[in-house]
Amino acid sequence: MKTQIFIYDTTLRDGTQGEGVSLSVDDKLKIAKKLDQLGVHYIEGGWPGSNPKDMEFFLRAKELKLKHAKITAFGSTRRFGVTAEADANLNMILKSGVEAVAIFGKSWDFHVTEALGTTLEENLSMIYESVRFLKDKGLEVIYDAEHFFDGYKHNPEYAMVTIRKAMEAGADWLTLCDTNGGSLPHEISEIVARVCEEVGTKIGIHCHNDGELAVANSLAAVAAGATQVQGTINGLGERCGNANLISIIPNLQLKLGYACVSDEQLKQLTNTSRYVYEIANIVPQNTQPFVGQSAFAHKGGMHVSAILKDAETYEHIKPETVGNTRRVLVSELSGQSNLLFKAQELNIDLDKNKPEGRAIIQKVKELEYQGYQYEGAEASFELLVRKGLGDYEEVFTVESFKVLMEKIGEQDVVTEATVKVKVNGQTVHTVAEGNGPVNALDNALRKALEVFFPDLKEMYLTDYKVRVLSEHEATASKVRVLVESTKDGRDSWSTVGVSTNVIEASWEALLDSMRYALLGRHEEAVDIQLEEKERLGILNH
Ligand SMILES: CC(=O)SCCNC(=O)CCNC(=O)[C@H](O)C(C)(C)COP(=O)(O)OP(=O)(O)OC[C@H]1O[C@@H](n2cnc3c(N)ncnc32)[C@H](O)[C@@H]1OP(=O)(O)O
Ligand SMILES: CC(=O)C(=O)O
Repeated sequence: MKTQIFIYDTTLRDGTQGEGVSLSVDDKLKIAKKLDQLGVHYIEGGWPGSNPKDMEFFLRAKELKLKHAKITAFGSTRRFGVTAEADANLNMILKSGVEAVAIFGKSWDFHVTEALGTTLEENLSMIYESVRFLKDKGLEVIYDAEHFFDGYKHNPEYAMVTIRKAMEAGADWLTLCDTNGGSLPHEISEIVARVCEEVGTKIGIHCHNDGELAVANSLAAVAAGATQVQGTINGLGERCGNANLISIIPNLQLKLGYACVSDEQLKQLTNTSRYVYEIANIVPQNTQPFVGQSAFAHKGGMHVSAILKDAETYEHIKPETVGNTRRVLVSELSGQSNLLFKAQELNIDLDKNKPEGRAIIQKVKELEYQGYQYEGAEASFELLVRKGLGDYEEVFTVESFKVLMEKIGEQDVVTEATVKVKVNGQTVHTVAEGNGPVNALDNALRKALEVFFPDLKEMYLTDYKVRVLSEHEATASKVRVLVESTKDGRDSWSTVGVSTNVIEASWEALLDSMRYALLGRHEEAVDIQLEEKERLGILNH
């Protein structure tokens, strides 16, 4: 029987104490639903005594009908000099209508005298009376022993007395906090083991990441006997963040044999991480363990060769267990195996022994040497593979393009592009304006192609990135342009162009984008009427 570890999520409270993190009530409600689907046991929604937003969250959270998680409120022990009954914060917790609450109290004598400005005795009364007050009201009480590890290192007797007071008052959990995030795993391990030995109550752990050890410290605490882990999604939180539940859950479950969430719920991990980034408006970290885009991305040819034989050779877990996917990148570091993997992904028949395969990889290496990059331009790569295998037919060819820019006096700059392309044996000559040269070229190219392929009207560019490749050559240096396009807003494809001229590099990436959109559609070009031909200046040859 596996030991159950209770996952306590504080993304909505401690997570929002992170710089740049701010969530509306609606955001918090959405994240709470997602956390419930992930199977966390407690969701700390905020501090009802702090602000009206947090109170509104608790009132509206009742309608969420969560399946697993208990919505939990946060607060501190009573202020010194007032009774628990009269304490505004404690009363706001009751008003929030929660069934579970976490209150933090002081464990470090230095904090009692300096931050609270009271006596060690009074702090003990504050802890006891606050926990007792909430227990008497029927709540499950998690007592967060703030600065427990620092307190223990300075005055172990006093730190132990504070948590004993909480226990005597009926606290259901004693959660030991590494509030300043500076402890090391062996310290956490020793102190948690000692507390578990001396105290009969269930123990939790709450770590901060100031020494980049919050995950390791949380795991060390569990190994020493803690059965509740507090943390946040993606490690959001005050200063350097909180312990990252996205790493803790799979480490506990897959490596250490504890039960946290079900196997099905574990598959929600990647999705939950990205969902929270999206709602918090934070760019996800590609290299984030378990859930990052690159967490199972293989680039080196040797690695890909081995994972094709058995993925375990270069993967610590199966990506699908945490809802992530294996990816293979193509670059100058590729071998035949990268190409084989990509060909399989693209449903292209490729025999390992075919000479065309070697020629394609050689071409990739040469082009990357010139500045192209295929790991971020998979559509251009697919075109290159199909061309290399003789499995590509041009739907259109380009005869010429021209861009003109004009600024007269104080008027806005006017940009106009002219393109001449050949489709179905007919040369089309179009002119279009745009808010810049790339936009004008895109408009003119579409104008030419849309008459033959009307559904191209739904296609649009979603991203455009320019990178200068050899900065020391200043304006003579090459630029690489990456263009991302979509038709439905969901599936997208990326293409690349390289030149010493940014407009030519953009044009190349735009052409690949259209070619990719039109792959295999050579026969489909619709026949257009005479009037349309005249309007577009189509010349028959
Ligand atoms: C380790 C942690 O992460 S704890 C959580 C920290 N999070 C936050 O502070 C976010 C929410 N906080 C708030 O909205 C506000 O700070 C409030 C509403 C709670 C309090 O605001 P104010 O009443 O204006 O007090 P202020 O924030 O300036 O100071 C905190 C007070 O709480 C006291 N306090 C701190 N910890 C505790 C505690 N465990 N028990 C009782 N009182 C405490 C401090 O001594 C200080 O009292 P003082 O004003 O008499 O010096
Ligand atoms: C309680 C809490 O957030 C801390 O001690 O860090």
